[in-house]
Amino acid sequence: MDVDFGNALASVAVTGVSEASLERLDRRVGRAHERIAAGIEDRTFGYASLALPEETDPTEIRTALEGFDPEAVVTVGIGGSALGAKTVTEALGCAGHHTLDNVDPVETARLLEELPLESTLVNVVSRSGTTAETLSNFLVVREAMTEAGVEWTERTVVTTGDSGPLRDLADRHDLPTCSVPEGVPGRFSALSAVGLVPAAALGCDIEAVLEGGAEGRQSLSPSLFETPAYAYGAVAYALENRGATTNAFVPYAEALEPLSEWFAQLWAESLGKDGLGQTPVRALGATDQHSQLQLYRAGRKDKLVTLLRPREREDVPIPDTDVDELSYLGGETLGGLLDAEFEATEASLAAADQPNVRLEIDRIDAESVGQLLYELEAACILVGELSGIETFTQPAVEWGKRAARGLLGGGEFEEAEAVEGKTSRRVE
Ligand SMILES: O=P(O)(O)OC[C@H]1O[C@](O)(CO)[C@@H](O)[C@@H]1O
Repeated sequence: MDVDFGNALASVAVTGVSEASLERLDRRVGRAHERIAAGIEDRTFGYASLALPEETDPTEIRTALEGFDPEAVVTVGIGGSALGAKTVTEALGCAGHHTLDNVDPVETARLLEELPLESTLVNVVSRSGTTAETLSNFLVVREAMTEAGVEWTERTVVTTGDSGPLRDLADRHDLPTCSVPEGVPGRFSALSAVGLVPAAALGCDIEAVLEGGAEGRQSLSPSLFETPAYAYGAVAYALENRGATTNAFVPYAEALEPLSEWFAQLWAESLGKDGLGQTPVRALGATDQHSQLQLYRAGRKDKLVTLLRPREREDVPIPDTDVDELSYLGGETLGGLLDAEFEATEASLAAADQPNVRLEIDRIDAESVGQLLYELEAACILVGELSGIETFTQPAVEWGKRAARGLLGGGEFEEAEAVEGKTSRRVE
């Protein structure tokens, strides 16, 4: 990806960062890069994520999928165990990928009604193998397949860690499995089997995705001024230190909307530590110019707006019109209108002292998507290094899990008592 942070400079936006500050910060970026590079080489926990382009074996994935030629794939997983896979298939237009990454009974029932179960591949993904939502949905899907007369063991592939309930189930039923790489948190696993099985099953070029990731690896160097990923991470970090506690991530491409969900987990779960972290907001261009832009432009100056677009895209002409006030659109194209709105929104934010950064990729294809995923991960890891936080764990999410388990009789957890003791002040 290319990064243009001109609109994040103090010379443009009052809450921006000065060139001099970035020059000083670049020395810290260089030291952080040395730590990151060493962590990649040593496959240290978390940093191992940035070794995935070398470590992920497409052959393992394709072997596990041998004999499957599904009409549809349903990924039963949650968080990083679903978002990366959804991002890849949606970006690459691999039709037929569905995700069950929530336990909304209406949605699960709807999807099971809609899916051609006899020609659907069930892709169960959980690093721990213990995630309640994933296992509950899998049990429901398995029962639906049985009731439909489909032998579930012949239509299920599992991606999980080396041990745990899901690994045991896969072994017990001799299910095809892929491994979740050691030392790679779920939100950083898109360039592993976790993120690539559905794309492979639906005929997408996962090798090219990994080639893009490898180009991302090659792009890392000790300076933010020579490394797009570090330029984005360093500017996001500097802006957070100047009050930008929100990062609105706005791709101008429908195919990249799931990327925003993936980015939100990556940014929030990695950087939301010790009272720090930018709140990622998922938005979509041009649609959210008609909803959230008012806030970005005239609300609190506590934001970074990240604008992402492909430079090339398939296009659709806009027919001529005899409606006078719309005649300027005739003969244009929808892509031309989208690009004009991207640039107009970018300029409107700068004109309102709202720092924004432009990310661009050549086009939305397997290689560009792989490189984009890799470089956003690297950007996130750099922010973690500069912030001095523990980027790769997520202890804060465990409290709620224990409370829910206690409420369901899954053990004695003091967190469940806190739920019972809720302070109420209802208005009806
Ligand atoms: O792959 P698993 O172990 O089911 O975890 C799913 C998701 O839940 C989390 O562990 C948070 O609870 C995420 O970090 C992870 O992506």
